[in-house]
Amino acid sequence: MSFFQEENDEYEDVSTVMVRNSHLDLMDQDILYHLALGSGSHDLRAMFGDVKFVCMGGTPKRMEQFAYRLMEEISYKIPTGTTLQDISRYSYRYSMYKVGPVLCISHGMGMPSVGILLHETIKLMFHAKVVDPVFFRIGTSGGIGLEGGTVIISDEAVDGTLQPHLELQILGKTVKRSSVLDKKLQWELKSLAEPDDPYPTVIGKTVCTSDFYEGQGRMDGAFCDFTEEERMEYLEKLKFNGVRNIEMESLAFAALTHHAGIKAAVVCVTLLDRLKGDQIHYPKEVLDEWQQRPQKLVCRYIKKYLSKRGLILNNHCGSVNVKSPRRFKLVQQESESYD
Ligand SMILES: O=P(O)(O)O[C@H]1O[C@H](CO)[C@@H](O)[C@H]1O
Ligand SMILES: O=c1cc[nH]c(=O)[nH]1
Repeated sequence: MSFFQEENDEYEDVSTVMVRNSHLDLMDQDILYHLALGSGSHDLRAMFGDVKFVCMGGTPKRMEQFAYRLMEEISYKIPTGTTLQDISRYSYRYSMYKVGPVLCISHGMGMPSVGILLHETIKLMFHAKVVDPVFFRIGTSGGIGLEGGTVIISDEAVDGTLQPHLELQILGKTVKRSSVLDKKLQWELKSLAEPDDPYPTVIGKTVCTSDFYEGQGRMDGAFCDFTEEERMEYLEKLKFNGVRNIEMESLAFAALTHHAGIKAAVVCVTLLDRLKGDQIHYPKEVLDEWQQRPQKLVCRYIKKYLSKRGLILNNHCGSVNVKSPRRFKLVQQESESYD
């Protein structure tokens, strides 16, 4: 059976998202504070019931850019002269865009930020009765023995001591949650790297840290108490253990999606080879182009998924239309003029 050919094909979707909290049933409404949404104030089922993919990345701009890329790729139309609306704009925290069955949300930097967002997004999926969503993180990272511009699909997210779980302090006790990512999804994504992509796409282990500077063995922060030799020893140890990149969200992303029974993948581009330095010195245009590489891969996945299920029509000559309204309603975005 080839990738994307599911046992029950388009009706393979069988389960809604699990929240593991019986207290939610007792609440008369659930306020998703950091998303500026709520089960009492919004019809979450109507707004988000058709979601199939949730894509997250660090910055609002990247996720807006990704939303517009998707619009182009799946010919998702909004009225001429209008823009996509940031659904969470009144939260002043995260930005959220919806393009048909795809939610694009910025997660900020670090595990606390992505963790809060995941709690609320998982509850959003639950309230909206979304069936088997797939979550992606599209990010940037430091490479380990890999040049800038390389795309890495994480096969495992580990902490700075190479442990494959997220440690949380809950009620003064340490709780461990396994950071498991979906293997099949990784290979499906890898299969979408094209031979003429002018950069490699590899699968490998990702170290997730709580800090960009000392936590990632950088010597260019405001503080540094280790030597160049100790730095190299640590980074070489990571390489020896199969680590290909370092970033700051994959562990929480993998652990919390896994805890909710959600299939997830982490796709990051490298912005430098950490074995060669600490500073990110490439021109902005180069970094911008590199940032788009994980987006392209995930976009190919989504497009292929929709095409396979007959949800995109006329998938030839660049002319693509989302078939409406079969499984996915194309929720009309409120129009908003360019300022
Ligand atoms: O580019 P994003 O997705 O934010 O990812 C990486 O970049 C940030 C650090 O510069 C951290 O959030 C890290 O994980
Ligand atoms: O080195 C890097 C680059 C991007 N993001 C990180 O977390 N580390």
